[in-house]
Amino acid sequence: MAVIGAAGRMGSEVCRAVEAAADLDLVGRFDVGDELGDLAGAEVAVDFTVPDATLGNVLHAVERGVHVVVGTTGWSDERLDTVRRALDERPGTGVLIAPNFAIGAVLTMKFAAEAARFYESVEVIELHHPDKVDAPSGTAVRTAELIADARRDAGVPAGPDATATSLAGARGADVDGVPVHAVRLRGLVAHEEVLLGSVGETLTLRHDSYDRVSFMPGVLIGVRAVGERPGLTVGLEHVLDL
Ligand SMILES: NC(=O)C1=CN([C@@H]2O[C@H](COP(=O)(O)OP(=O)(O)OC[C@H]3O[C@@H](n4cnc5c(N)ncnc54)[C@H](OP(=O)(O)O)[C@@H]3O)[C@@H](O)[C@H]2O)C=CC1
Ligand SMILES: O=C(O)C1=N[C@H](C(=O)O)C[C@H](O)C1
Repeated sequence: MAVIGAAGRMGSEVCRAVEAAADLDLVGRFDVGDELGDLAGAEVAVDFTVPDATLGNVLHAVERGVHVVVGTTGWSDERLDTVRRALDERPGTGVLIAPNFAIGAVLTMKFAAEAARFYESVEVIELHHPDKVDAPSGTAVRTAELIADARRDAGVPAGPDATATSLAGARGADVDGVPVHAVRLRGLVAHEEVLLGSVGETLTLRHDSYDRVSFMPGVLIGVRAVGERPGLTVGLEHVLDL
């Protein structure tokens, strides 16, 4: 196993988790400025870097037949297609990209998609530490997309909203018709709320990661599974059979 972004908040936690796992060997740690080379001979690389670097790292690994587990956010459909094309040249190699490896966050996305068709209104609030460089979070974007898909499939119209005038940003970002609000606050790690409402009731789904260890079981599940899943998998839910 090799870790790219090994000096970062997540990468260092992944290194600790791999070192504590009896069935995994940490053979390489790479961070900004390091030559990836043959990735120290690793069979699987884990990438927790920055949106601008992750695609290049993934392509580097795939070209060498190294499976990759990616937690870095900021993936567009176009970038995912680039990975798919690279994987076509390397049948047998697997890439797993997941915006969130915390089991509870994956379940929240699933539950939100289940609930979405039953409510008139739905909004997403994500809350993170202030050192995070992207907003809204990859998890919130994915959550909103899953909600929007479910509502489209069920023919649910857009949520009611009489706002006629507002300060820019007051109603959040529009992700596929779902308002997404981002909070940055010292003391937080990674948190998400999905608010659903109809006349006379609301449902609130909330997930809290208080510590980055919360992502490690999911990352290790991904590392152990990725070699058995050739091609591109987007979302840990597929590995968990949800
Ligand atoms: N999927 C999930 O479950 C989770 C995903 N994330 C995502 O993971 C990513 C990383 O988060 P986090 O660990 O908090 O961020 P950090 O900034 O703490 O870590 C990123 C690390 O990558 C390094 N880096 C930057 N560019 C490169 C490069 N080209 N090659 C190798 N290393 C590089 C950075 O170095 P330097 O600081 O010197 O630039 C830094 O050490 C983010 O996109 C975040 O959203 C976070 C938590 C959970
Ligand atoms: O940067 C973070 O911290 C996190 N990033 C991921 C995201 O953008 O969704 C996952 C989690 O929210 C923590």
